[in-house]
Amino acid sequence: MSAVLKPQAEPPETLAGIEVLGRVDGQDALLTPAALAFLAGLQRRFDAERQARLAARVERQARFDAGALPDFREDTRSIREGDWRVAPIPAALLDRRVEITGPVDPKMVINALNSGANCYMADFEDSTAPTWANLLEGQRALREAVAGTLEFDAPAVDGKPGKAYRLKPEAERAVLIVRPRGWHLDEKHVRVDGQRMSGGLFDLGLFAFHNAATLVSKDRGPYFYLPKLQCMEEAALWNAVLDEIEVQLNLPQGAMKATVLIETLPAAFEMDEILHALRSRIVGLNCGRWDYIFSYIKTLRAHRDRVLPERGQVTMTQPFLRAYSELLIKTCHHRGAHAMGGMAAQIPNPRDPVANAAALARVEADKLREATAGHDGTWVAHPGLVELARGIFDARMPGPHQHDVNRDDVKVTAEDLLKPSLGTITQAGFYGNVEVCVRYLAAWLDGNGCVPIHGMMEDAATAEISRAQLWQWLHFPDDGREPLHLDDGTPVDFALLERALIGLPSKLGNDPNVVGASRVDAAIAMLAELTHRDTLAEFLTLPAYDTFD
Ligand SMILES: CC(=O)SCCNC(=O)CCNC(=O)[C@H](O)C(C)(C)COP(=O)(O)OP(=O)(O)OC[C@H]1O[C@@H](n2cnc3c(N)ncnc32)[C@H](O)[C@@H]1OP(=O)(O)O
Ligand SMILES: O=CC(=O)O
Ligand SMILES: [Mg+2]
Repeated sequence: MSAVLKPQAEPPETLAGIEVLGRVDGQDALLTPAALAFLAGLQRRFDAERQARLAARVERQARFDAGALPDFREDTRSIREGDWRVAPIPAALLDRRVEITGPVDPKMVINALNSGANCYMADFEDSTAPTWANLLEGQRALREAVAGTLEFDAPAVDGKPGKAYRLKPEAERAVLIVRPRGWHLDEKHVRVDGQRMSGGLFDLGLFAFHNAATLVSKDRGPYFYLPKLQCMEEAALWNAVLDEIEVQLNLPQGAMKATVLIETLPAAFEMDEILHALRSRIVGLNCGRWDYIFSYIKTLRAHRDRVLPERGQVTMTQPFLRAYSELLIKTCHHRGAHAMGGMAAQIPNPRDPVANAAALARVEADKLREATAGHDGTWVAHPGLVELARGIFDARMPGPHQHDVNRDDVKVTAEDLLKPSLGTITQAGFYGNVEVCVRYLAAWLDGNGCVPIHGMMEDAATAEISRAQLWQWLHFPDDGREPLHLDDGTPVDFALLERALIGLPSKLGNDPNVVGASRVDAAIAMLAELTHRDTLAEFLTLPAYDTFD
């Protein structure tokens, strides 16, 4: 087993305009001079376009804040109406009925690869807090997993025996798909010509540099999930990056495959366009429903008629979510691509049989809806859910996928994708959002990007729903009108927020199940700052990342 990566106090290194500001044991094996030169090349070539795309997001949002609504693009009508298909799907990605997702620490990587799922989405995004140590440990774990040498020995703790984690033989392992960070995130530990490098280029580039050739030489390849895109130009940027990497690393053209998460509201209006921009390498689209809900709130934050009810009422049967998932299936199948389902956030709870049965029933209903609607596969958050999801897809999907389900019955308009939702905001819903934000932020600040809270998986996407809702609900009086009210008539105002926060430090600070309990005060301060801001912060991970060394 490799040395554990732990932070060290060492001065930054410099290599021809490249500064590496972080220092952990074992990083030199990953950040070799050749790897750094390769990363710097990507940054120099593509960062200007990344910055232009990020600026375009700000302009787009300003139009929505001024009252415009998202719509299908007129200038890309020929792409939507044209007759084209994506490149053939490689054998290793033909059957993706169950995909497990999770962070990239060595134990999780081994458990996920051994879980029996068809694919494992190794996540540097929603479920990873990108501390320098987490990132490099994740890269190290994935590199050793690709090589087949990854091992992890958990020591005995508090009377619990130690455990040796070993990979199953390769043919029995899930196919690896890596999700780099989105375009919005920087990697502050690597500076190129004085600028922070793109987090996504760092994650994807470093993984490709060390593993792409090995993967191409097997019957599995360098496969990626691309998160949080808003439009086809952002997809085209990834395509250019992947083209360039293939040239630099002498890989066959199109060897690097991509699946794109449709998890922003603007992207739902450009599904065809995104498939088209990546058509020589795209394998499918995925319903990243949690970020999608967050994005719906964020995009339409100024539209009082489209405020969502409390989080628990925003299920996939809400018309705007149903329209999005059905449009995704229809679009993908029309183009020969997989239409992947999303994540049910409930996780098993073996300590409480009643709660466990309820959680499994929710997951089962969700997977049944997806398989019946025509999805070609789905996500699970936990190994204990793999067999449940597999059974549902096996019963309804005899072949490796169901592209023949064309869903020509689906006619989705812009208004369907934007449809206002019915529902309420209760005190429990408001207080629940506050608790999730505080607990998730505390965990994240402590270096943990995914935690169980009240039987649910919470990550950067689910927590963002809570955070964006609180901001939106609290800021409606800013438009000069009445505040929103809870279903019992209580005004939704900062006094209510104070009441929800007041007991949390003592309640959470002393609870052994709270991950990052020592950060609760910092999390409360950050939530208060985020909710009081005049403008909804783009992502909570941006200010939270600034707190990392
Ligand atoms: C919105 C989105 O972006 S979804 C995608 C991003 N989110 C995710 O991927 C969520 C991934 N899931 C997780 O991280 C975890 O399941 C959590 C944090 C929610 C719960 O984890 P735990 O509290 O460890 O769960 P639990 O104790 O039940 O785990 C039992 C075993 O399963 C393992 N396990 C749990 N989830 C996973 C997973 N996703 N991948 C691999 N192994 C897992 C645990 O490591 C543990 O292993 P062990 O018995 O060898 O110690
Ligand atoms: O990344 C997935 C999501 O639901 O968000
Ligand atoms: Mg997401």
